[in-house]
Amino acid sequence: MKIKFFNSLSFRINFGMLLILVTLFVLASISLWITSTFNNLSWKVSNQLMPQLEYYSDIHITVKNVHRKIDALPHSRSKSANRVVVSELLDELNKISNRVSDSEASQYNLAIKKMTTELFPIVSTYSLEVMRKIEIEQELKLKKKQLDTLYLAHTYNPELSLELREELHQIYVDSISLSEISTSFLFKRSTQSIRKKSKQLLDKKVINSDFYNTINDPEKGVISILVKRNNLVSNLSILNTQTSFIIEQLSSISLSEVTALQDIVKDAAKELNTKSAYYKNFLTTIIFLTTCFSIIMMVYFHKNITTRLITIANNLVNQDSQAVLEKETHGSSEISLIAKAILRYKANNKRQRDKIASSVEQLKFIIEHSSQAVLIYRENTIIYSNNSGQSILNANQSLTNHIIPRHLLKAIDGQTYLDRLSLGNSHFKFYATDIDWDGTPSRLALLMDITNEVEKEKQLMKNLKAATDESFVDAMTGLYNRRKLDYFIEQNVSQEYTIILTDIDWFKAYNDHYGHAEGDTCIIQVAKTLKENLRSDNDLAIRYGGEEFLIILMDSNIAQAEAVAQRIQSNIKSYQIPHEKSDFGYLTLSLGIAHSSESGPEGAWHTLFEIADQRLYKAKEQGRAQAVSKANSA
Ligand SMILES: Nc1nc2c(ncn2[C@@H]2O[C@H](COP(=O)(O)OP(=O)(O)OP(=O)(O)O)[C@@H](O)[C@H]2O)c(=O)[nH]1
Repeated sequence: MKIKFFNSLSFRINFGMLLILVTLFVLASISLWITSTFNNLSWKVSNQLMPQLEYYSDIHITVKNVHRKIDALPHSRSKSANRVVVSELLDELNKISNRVSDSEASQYNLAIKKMTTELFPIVSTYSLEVMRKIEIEQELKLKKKQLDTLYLAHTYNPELSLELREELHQIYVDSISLSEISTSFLFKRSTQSIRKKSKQLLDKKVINSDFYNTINDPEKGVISILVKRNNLVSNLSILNTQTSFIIEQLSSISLSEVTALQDIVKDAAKELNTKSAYYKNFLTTIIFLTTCFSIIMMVYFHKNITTRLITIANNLVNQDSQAVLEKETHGSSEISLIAKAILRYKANNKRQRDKIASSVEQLKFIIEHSSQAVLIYRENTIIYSNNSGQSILNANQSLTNHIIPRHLLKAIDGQTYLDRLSLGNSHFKFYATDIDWDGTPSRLALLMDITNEVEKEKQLMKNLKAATDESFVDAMTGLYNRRKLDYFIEQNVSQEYTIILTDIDWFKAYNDHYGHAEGDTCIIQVAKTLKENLRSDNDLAIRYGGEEFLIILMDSNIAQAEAVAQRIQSNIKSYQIPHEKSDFGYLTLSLGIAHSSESGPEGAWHTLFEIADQRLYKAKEQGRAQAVSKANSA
C-alpha cells in the first residue's frame, strides 16, 4: 500500500507548520522593519532635524543681528571704519554660510544654505549702498562746500538780487536739510525751483549765462549736485526699500515660524512614535493572534487526527460504527489507507469468523452425533453431554455417580489420562483431561464404546495365538520348532532353567537300513516320548534338527534335568525299537545337559548351547545311549 507524498498527513502537518513559521517570520520581519523605520525616523527627527532647526534659529538670530548692526552703521564715521564693520559682518555671514556643509545637506540644510547665500548678496549690496550713501554724503558735503563758496561768491556779487540770494540760501538750506533728512519731495522741489529761478535770473539777466550754466552744469552745477542728491535720495529710497525687503525677508523667517516649525517637527516625531507604537502593537497583536490561531489549529488538527484514529481503532472491536470507518476511506491520506486496510481486514475477519462459525456448527453437529460419548464435568457434576454420552449415562447410572468421577481424578494437572473401562459386557475407551469451559476449569471425559472392538480383539488374539502356536510347531512331530526356540531366546528369561540336547544314535544307519519312512516314525516316537516326560506347559520340547531335539526345563536344576534325561532314556529303551545297526540292537538316545547358571553373564544362550552340545558329543564319544552333564563331563 503506497501513499502519495503530497497527500500524506505528515506532509500536510509539516507543510502547515512551515507555512505558519514562514508567516510568523514574515510578520516579525515586517514588524521589525516598520519599527526600525519609525524608530529611525524618530531618531532622525530628534537627533538631526531638531539640531538643524536650532541651528536655523541661530542663523536667523545672527542675520537679524547683522541687519541691526548694518542699520545702525553711523553715517558720520569714516569710510574705512565702516568698511571694516561691514567686512566683519560679511565674515560673520560667511561663517554661518560655511557651517552648512555639503555632507550635512538635507532638506533643511539646503533651505538654510539657500537662504544664507541669497541673503549674502543682498546684505552685500546693502552694505555697498550704505557705503555709497556715505560716499555720496561726503561728496554732498563737498558740493555743499562748493555751494557755500558759490553762495559766498554770489553773496558778494552785487549783481545778484536779494531775492536770488535768498533763494540760493534757501536752496542751500534746503540742500543741507535735504542731506540731513533725505526727502525726495523737498529735493525735487528745490531742483525745479533752482532751475526755474536760475532761468528767471538768466532771463532777467541777473546772472550771466556762465553762471547759469555753472548752476545747471550737468556734471558740476547745482542742478547736477541736486540731481545727484536726488539720485542719492532715490538710492537711499531703494536702499530703504531693499532694507525693508531684507527686513521683510528676515521677518518672513521669523522666530515664531521656526518655533512653529519646531512644534510641527515635534508633533511629527510624536506622531511617528505614536504610529510606530500603533503599528508595533498592531503587528504584535497580529503575530500573537496568528500564533494562537496556529497553535489552536495544530491542536485541533492533532486532536482531530487522534480522535479519528481512536474511532478507527475502536471500530476494530466495535462493529456498530462501520459507517464511520467507511466515511474515513475517502481521500488518500494515511488515515484513509488505514481505514481501507481495516475494512479489508474486517471483511477477511468476518469471512473467517463465518467460516469458523460454520465449522463450529459442523463440529457441534459432529460432536452431538458422534458415537463417542463427550462428557464435561465440573465438581463431579455433568455440565455437558452429547447424544452418545447421554445414552451411555442413561444405560449405566453408576458411571455418572462413581466410575467416571473416580477415573477423572486420575487425570491430574491437565495430563491426558487414558484407560479402559468395562461395565458388564460393555467396554469403553476412556480419555480424561482438564479443559477450560466457559472460562472455568473443568474436566473433559471421552468414552468410546469399544465393546465390539474388544470382542473382535479377543477373537483376533485367539486366532493369533493359534496361528502363532501353529507356526512354532513342527508339523511332523508336534513339538516346537526352531522358531519357538528363537522366540524363547528373544524373551531372555531371567529365571533359571536347564537344557537337554539329545540326538538319536546311529540314525543314518537306521535310515539306510529301515528306510526313511521308518526313520520318520522313529522320530515321531522319540518326540512323543519327550513330550510325555515334560512337566508343564512351561517346559519346551523343540525339534532342533532332523533327529536332534532340545528340551528346556524351566525352574529346574541339573539334578532334575538329569532325572528327566534318565526317564526319557528309560522310556525309549523300554520301547525296544529294533535297530540292527546299533551296538545295542535297539534305538537309543545320547543326551547333553547344561544349566543356565553355567553360561555366565555374557552371551548366555550361545554359551549354554555350546556346553550342552559338547556334552552331547561327549556322550556320543563315550559310546552313546547315555546322558552327560556337568558332573560326568570331566
Ligand atoms: N527318516 C528320517 N531321517 C532323517 C530325518 N532327518 C534327518 N534324518 C537322517 O538322520 C541321519 C543322521 O545321521 P547322523 O546325524 O549323521 O549320525 P548318526 O547316523 O545318527 O550317528 P550318530 O549321531 O553319531 O549316532 C541322517 O542320515 C539323516 O538323513 C527325518 O526327518 N526322517
